[in-house]
Amino acid sequence: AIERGVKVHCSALLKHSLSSVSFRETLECKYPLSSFNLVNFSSSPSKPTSDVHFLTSTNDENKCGETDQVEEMPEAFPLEIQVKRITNTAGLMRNYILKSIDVSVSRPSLVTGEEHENNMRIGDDEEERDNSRLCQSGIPLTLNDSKQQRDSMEFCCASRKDDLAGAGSFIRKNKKYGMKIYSYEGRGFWQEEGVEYRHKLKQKERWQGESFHLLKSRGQHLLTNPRVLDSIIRRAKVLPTDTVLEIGPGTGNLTVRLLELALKVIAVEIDERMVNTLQNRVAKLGLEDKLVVITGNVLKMELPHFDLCVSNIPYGISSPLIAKIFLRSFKSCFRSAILLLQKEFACRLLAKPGESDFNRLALNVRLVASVDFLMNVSKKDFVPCPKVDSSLVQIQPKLKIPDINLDEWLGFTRTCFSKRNKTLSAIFKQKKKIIDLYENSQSNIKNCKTTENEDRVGDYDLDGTNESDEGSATSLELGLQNSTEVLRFKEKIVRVLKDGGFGEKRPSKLSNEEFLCLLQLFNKEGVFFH
Ligand SMILES: C[S@@+](CC[C@H](N)C(=O)[O-])C[C@H]1O[C@@H](n2cnc3c(N)ncnc32)[C@H](O)[C@@H]1O
Repeated sequence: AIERGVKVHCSALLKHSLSSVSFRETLECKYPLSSFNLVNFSSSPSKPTSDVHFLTSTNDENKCGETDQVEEMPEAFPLEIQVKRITNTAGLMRNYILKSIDVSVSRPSLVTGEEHENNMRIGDDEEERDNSRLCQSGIPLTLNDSKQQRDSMEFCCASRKDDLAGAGSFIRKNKKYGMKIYSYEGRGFWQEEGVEYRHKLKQKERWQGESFHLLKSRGQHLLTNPRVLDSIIRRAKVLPTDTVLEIGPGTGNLTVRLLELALKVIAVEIDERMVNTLQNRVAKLGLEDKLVVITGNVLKMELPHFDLCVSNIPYGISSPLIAKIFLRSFKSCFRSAILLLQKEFACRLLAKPGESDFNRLALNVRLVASVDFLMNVSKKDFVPCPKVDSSLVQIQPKLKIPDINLDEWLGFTRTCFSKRNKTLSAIFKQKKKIIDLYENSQSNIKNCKTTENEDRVGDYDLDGTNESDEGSATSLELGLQNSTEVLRFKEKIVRVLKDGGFGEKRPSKLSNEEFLCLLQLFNKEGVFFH
């Protein structure tokens, strides 16, 4: 509230028979409710900076029901729900570094089955009416973003004669902005689609009270929607004999699911805090024998053997990681990689020749693998909520890969895509390019196939378009510019393009087969690209 001027009103309305009592209190909230999972209802001296995020779920908050009774509670649920029979109250509670919120209302002494008017501020559709019925005779506590009236959190707890049970909690988004209900599950909690309660799953999704800053710089956006996680696992088609590689397991939301299905999971994680959390969590589930954790930077290590890779990767390393998985494992056999990628990146990866966003990345990956779209994932399914949506793709290595030198291919596609919308004859007219190519061709003419793929894969630039005209101008440049040799070399290039019918074509419209054909024509004439 202090930092951003966001205020949250916490209001509790108690309705019982003819009388109603309402109660309102203004609380401080650092984040707008649109990122409610992260709402930290306190202003502590150690404020999070803009690039760190709080996991606000603590062990204490993973409680609800009777004060002395710990029940299933969803992760990241920011408030403790307390039902105190002795004082006959129900409330929301949060303690965080010397600050606390405690909103409670007295339970009605007797409520019998009548349908209470839920304290909803949002449109009244069927779903809401259903929910309303579900929390008959409940005590609704509502937290609303008072500025925007967009998001709200509701808490209902059904009150019966001698008992206070059955609580429900969900965050709603206003219909105007696209209705969305985020249900929290657990004992006494329901899901909007009537899916069965999932105690076991919730147990898996807890990270047992550990709380730490999530670092944007490491792409730490945790996927927390259980349905999306399940859906990814279903699509990955894990076999009981599989060794699964997971890059960036984080707190283990995907890992625990993979462990249930696979023979073994090898998880590569750079952040030791995550590793500890993951190992604790997996140990509590008794699945530790199936898990191998490698702590370190995935880009700087030899990848282990695996049958399947299933990962929600840090988006910042998408391109080098895909290069590593698919080019390093160029000739090794794994079934496929199911990767959650930034949506825009996935679109570029899926682009086909002739499509507006066809690019060098798509071309290079398609040389060794096929890429399929599986599903989109909303940014809202992550904690903290990133700025971009995501897409799940499946990348399958091709069984038969063209017998070419990979360095050569990557150098060739880099040259061709240096001006993606120009014709190839215009691209190959650039003086510096000709001189570079001439030098390459001279030095590599006898050595066009190297065995260096394994060692140099980390350097592969799959994606770069290198739009500049700068070649690696050398001391030879001036001396060679006018030499007849270079002129002849240039004529050769023009001839290859013309005879092959490529001169007027644009790289963004050529298929892999056409690129391969052109490369062969160049090589035949002694023109090499690495
Ligand atoms: C997008 S999060 C995914 C977490 C988890 N899989 C999930 O879906 O909730 C990415 C994870 O990759 C880890 N990570 C980031 N860079 C890495 C690297 N270079 N090598 C290995 N892990 C990395 C982060 O620490 C983080 O845990």
